[in-house]
Amino acid sequence: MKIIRHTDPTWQQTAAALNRRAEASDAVQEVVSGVIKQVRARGDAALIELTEKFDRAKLTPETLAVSQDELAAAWNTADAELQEALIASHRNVFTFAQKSLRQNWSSTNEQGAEVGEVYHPFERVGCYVPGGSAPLVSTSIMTVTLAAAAGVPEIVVCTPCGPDGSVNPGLLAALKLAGATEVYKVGGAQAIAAMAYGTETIRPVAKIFGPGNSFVVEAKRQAFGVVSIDLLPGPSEVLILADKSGNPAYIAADILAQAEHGKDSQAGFITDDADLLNAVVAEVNRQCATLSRQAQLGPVLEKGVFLLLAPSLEEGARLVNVYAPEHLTLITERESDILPMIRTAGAIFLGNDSPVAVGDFLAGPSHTLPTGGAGKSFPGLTVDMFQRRTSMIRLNKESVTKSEPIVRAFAKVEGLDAHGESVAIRARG
Ligand SMILES: NC(=O)c1ccc[n+]([C@@H]2O[C@H](COP(=O)([O-])OP(=O)(O)OC[C@H]3O[C@@H](n4cnc5c(N)ncnc54)[C@H](O)[C@@H]3O)[C@@H](O)[C@H]2O)c1
Ligand SMILES: N[C@H](CO)Cc1c[nH]c[nH+]1
Ligand SMILES: [Zn+2]
Repeated sequence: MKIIRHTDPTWQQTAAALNRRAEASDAVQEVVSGVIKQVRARGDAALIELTEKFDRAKLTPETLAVSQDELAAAWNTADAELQEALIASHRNVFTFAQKSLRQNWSSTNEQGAEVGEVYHPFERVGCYVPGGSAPLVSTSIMTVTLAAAAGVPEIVVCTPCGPDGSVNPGLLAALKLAGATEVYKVGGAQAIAAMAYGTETIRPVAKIFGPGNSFVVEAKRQAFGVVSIDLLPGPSEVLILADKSGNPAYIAADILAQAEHGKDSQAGFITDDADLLNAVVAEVNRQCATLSRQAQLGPVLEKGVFLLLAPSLEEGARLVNVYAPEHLTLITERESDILPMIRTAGAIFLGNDSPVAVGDFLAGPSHTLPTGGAGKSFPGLTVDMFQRRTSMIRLNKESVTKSEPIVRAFAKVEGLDAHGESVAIRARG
């Protein structure tokens, strides 16, 4: 864990280093463009080869897809505890999504033209559900449920399989409940390439959604333009900003929950209270020893965790905006002063009793959120990203006549007289 104190002469430079950009290394960019080229050139054959190389599983064109029967069986054989948890999470996420669906509207502009917006669900979308370091069962709910709530008829899912060629049955059960219509056992950049360009087995989609490791995120970035994408949700991270009211045991537990995501994950803690900082360090060390994922925790605690003592909570809030965390936990007795200052967090968890893990699994907003500083320009996943918007414009004799002089002025300055004439001819009647 890196500890940065504002009494260190260089603390401001170190804090400035928090200003990061979500950008893949040259090596990752190169691997991904190679993978995309292979999938474009050789379709299923490349998917099968790359799955053997990266996931050590031997698939055939016949076993790339998970059948609807397998999905139904996964749901039917899931134990009652898991079924109940999935149903509770799905209900919250579906209800939240329904509230933020965009509605069609129409109105008249100043010249009397009828103008409005119409929304349709995309016909066919692709959701990536990660499965490299852990089967992210909850990500099935946090992506596919939104597609279903928007009314998307064809919801394709790609997720990696294990070396035996199978996908975690709990994850399949979640996909069944959430409404996936096609599921393929393909992970990594090759999955994104397949959904963007299509193969013999996987027909291309219009838009790709969902989180993943740096290969997945870079593949989405490279596929952008061929398809649209939601955002760039990469390795998970949390930043906690707390004053002396913060509970050190809870804060440490949230840091460790984040760190167990493993490779490239980050957790930060900013406070204006030196005693709290020291107590959190002690709690992280104490609680860490009790956890199972030591192989993931160790490297993140060494390189991906920082604790920063700021001169004030206001300075802490400025640093939060510079860092643009995926998740911010804000614990302060002065919430009404500090909360309005926060402008770049993907999701904000308020108070000692709001663990990020409840947002990961249950609360309602999708846990698919911008990482690596991308929160400065991207919001988290919302249901309206599954809706395609079209604008509508209707004029009549009166409104076209009122519009004509304004259009004529634009046509004149742009030197496009046919534009002006196409309006004037109607105004003249
Ligand atoms: N930001 C969010 O909203 C959000 C949500 C959930 C998960 N996540 C993040 O998603 C990530 C999931 O990562 P993961 O690795 O566990 O699963 P993943 O499914 O994203 O990646 C696994 C795939 O990566 C490919 N791969 C692995 N090593 C490779 C290599 N050297 N070269 C080329 N391809 C390679 C393999 O094909 C494998 O199938 C985690 O970092 C997690 O924090 C983020
Ligand atoms: N924290 C991850 C990114 O928001 C989501 C997740 C899934 N499972 C556990 N956590
Ligand atoms: Zn998590």
